[in-house]
Amino acid sequence: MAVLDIQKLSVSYATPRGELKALRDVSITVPDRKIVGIVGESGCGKSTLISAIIRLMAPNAHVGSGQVAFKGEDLLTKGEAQIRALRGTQISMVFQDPMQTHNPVLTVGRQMIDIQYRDALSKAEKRKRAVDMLALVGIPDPEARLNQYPFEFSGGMRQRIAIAMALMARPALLIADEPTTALDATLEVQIIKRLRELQDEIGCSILFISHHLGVIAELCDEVVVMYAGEVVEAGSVRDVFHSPAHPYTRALLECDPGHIKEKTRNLPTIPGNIPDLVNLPSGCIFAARCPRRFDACTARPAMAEASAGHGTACHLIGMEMTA
Ligand SMILES: Nc1ncnc2c1ncn2[C@@H]1O[C@H](COP(=O)(O)OP(=O)(O)OP(=O)(O)O)[C@@H](O)[C@H]1O
Repeated sequence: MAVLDIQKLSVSYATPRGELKALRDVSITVPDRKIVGIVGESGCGKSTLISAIIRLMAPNAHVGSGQVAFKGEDLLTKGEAQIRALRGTQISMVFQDPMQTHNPVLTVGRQMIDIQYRDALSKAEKRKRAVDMLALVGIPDPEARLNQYPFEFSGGMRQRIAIAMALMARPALLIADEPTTALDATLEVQIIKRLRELQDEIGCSILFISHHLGVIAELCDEVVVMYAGEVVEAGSVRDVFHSPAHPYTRALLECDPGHIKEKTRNLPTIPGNIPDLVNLPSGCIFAARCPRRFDACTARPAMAEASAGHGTACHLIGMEMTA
């Protein structure tokens, strides 16, 4: 069973200009023990998606339709207390800025012991687990460093500690939102490698959000390409990156042919802007920027199989298959 199975999720925001449709019919599956990457330009709906999964949505957000099943149970219909019990235990998060996770006035050890408040263990046992987890993410001399405050660590170490804290409860799902974007390239590579090892060891699934195509290619099993609130392509990293089917994915990869080797840090820019999500075009969402648009693009394309397990929302698929 998939750990996370999002089906046809639509989320909008009430704005003075009208309803802003941030996510439309988004379906994403994160299989057991797999790492799924989400890539897309700024504004494509990544943060909205995360906030819907963990149910920490902005007050003006509204879920129009869809399901967010975690281990088979729809999170959207759960009560606040049930969701709170899942957050930090079964579903954990790592953010771009580790200081969002850390309390600056408490030692790392105290914070790592505090987050085990649900576990019936002695303080010494909790401390031992914290030391083990710090060692696992590669913090040297973890016993002594437990007594230090977050500011006493470098940015890379703070992010490792944030990962250690997120994995402390051995969650079934880790949501990592651009966790390495603020780090330099060498640290980024180290952390990605460690994350992969930890994922394997803990046996969790990861939903990994990044602008960085090279990191997605290196870390993830599967990738979902989002554009202006819709999933335009999804499949294995190999299929999507080596045989991209959607013109948007192709444009991203063509802007940056060395994307896998060079570890491009920012998503390449392609000409044009994303459409106004308050006044959406009626047809394909990418048509205005698409170099291959044709008559059929005035209708919205449904998701179709480019190959087994590799889907794309583009009319060209039908054309190329019948051609
Ligand atoms: N609270 C809000 N009220 C109104 N519009 C919002 C709100 N939050 C996000 N949006 C809009 O919803 C759309 C999706 O935003 P979202 O932050 O989910 O995208 P993103 O892909 O995470 O972007 P980024 O990479 O810049 O964080 C954008 O057009 C954004 O302006």
